[in-house]
Amino acid sequence: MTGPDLHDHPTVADWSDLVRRTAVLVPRAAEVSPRLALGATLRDDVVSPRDLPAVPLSAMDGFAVHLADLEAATGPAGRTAVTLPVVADIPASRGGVAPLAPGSAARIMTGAPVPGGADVVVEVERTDADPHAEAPTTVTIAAGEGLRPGRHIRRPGEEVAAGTVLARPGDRVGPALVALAATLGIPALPVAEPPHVTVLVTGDELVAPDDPEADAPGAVRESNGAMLAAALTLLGAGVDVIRCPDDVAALTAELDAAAARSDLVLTSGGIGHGAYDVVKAALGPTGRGSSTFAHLRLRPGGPQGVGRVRVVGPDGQEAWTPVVHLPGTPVGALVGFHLFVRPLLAPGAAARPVRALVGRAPEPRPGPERPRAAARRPGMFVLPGRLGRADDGSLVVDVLDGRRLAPYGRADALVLADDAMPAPGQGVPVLPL
Ligand SMILES: Nc1nc2c(c(=O)[nH]1)N[C@H]1C(S)=C(S)[C@@H](COP(=O)(O)OP(=O)(O)OC[C@H]3O[C@@H](n4cnc5c(N)ncnc54)[C@H](O)[C@@H]3O)O[C@H]1N2
Ligand code: MOO
Repeated sequence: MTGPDLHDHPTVADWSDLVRRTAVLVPRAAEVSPRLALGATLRDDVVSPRDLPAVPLSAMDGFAVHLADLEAATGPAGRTAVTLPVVADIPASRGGVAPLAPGSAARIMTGAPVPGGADVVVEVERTDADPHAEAPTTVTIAAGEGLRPGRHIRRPGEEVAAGTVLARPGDRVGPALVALAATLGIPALPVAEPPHVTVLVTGDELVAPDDPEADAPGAVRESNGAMLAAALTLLGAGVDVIRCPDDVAALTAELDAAAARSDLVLTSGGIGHGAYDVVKAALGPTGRGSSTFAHLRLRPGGPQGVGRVRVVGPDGQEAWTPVVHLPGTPVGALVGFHLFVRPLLAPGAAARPVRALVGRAPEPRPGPERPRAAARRPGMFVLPGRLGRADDGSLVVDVLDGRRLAPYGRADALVLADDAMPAPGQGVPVLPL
């Protein structure tokens, strides 16, 4: 068979492939002001509309002169200094500057436009002028070495020539690109509009954290909605969280409505092996059959699902919104999100594991946290990790001790171990959170 064997507990790699093929997000293009685009992903090249600098600018505080005047001074006569009248004082300010006649000098500040005719700027340190006083009436310049045409003058287009590609599709908009857009007068950047994700949380036992009934027997404070909304927000998505009852008709109605207004739908819970697994009942083989469910060779986060929801637009056009089904167990939902959903929203390096050496790791303990299922079916054992650096700068990860979600309060990485607790000194793949 070509796809993963879903009846034989697919591996994480096979399931990732299936999710990537099933849940394709089509980015919508938008032109957004650079500041609002911060953090967004570019959809197109950003091309400079103009030269930077636009005109020749001084790179030093000093004096603009004609190089020929200085060369004359250092000629066969052996003189090493020349005195020129100072005919202008040019600060970095708006407005044009008059050309400079041969045989004269203009005092000039860093960033100020170089007057026409001048082909060199001599830094003030090389002259007899007091840099903090008024412009002198004459200046004596120590001529000699290091003077050549264009010295200390920033040529037009030297930093950015018109037509230069400053950033490419897939690049994230950062503060430096915001600055380039500002300095080059680029009013808007071509980014992907933030995707909208709806999270449908199932479970009749779930109540809002501040519900007066939250401490009643059997009630569980809902946390997957908050966790997934936070994780999605960090990826730049817009998020809605909706709590659904464990009822097939109500769930499918919410799902259809969510699919119509979202780029991606996530569900939480209801995909286990029990009698009340509403998501599986609604969308699995005995329901609509539009989603695939499997128990992966992964712990925690073994139960997973993926599918598409049919949406008919106002014009009668049919479209499909991807849906990813995460398990209800909070740590299973967290692991499933980072392994399978994050790559859909942050493609490329941001969602790929890196390698680290294990620093500290707790003793493997017997009990429910042991990878029993995984021991029977070799697979991936995910653990909470905290990243650091060794003295030589290499990446080190400590595996945190604790059960289920609790140690993730301090975790900044998922340790993707092979079946068993890794030993200190062992190399492991880690997915930074
Ligand atoms: N017979 C078997 N039972 C289970 C298996 C199995 O292989 N055989 N796998 C277990 C694993 S692993 C997981 S994970 C769960 C997945 O089940 P569901 O996706 O149906 O999750 P629920 O039953 O809805 O909830 C499980 C657990 O998590 C709590 N929960 C659910 N949603 C939330 C939420 N939004 N916020 C906070 N807590 C939530 C819920 O109250 C349950 O305690 O199946 C196992 N069973
Ligand atoms: O896969 Mo479940 O998430 O181990 O608890």
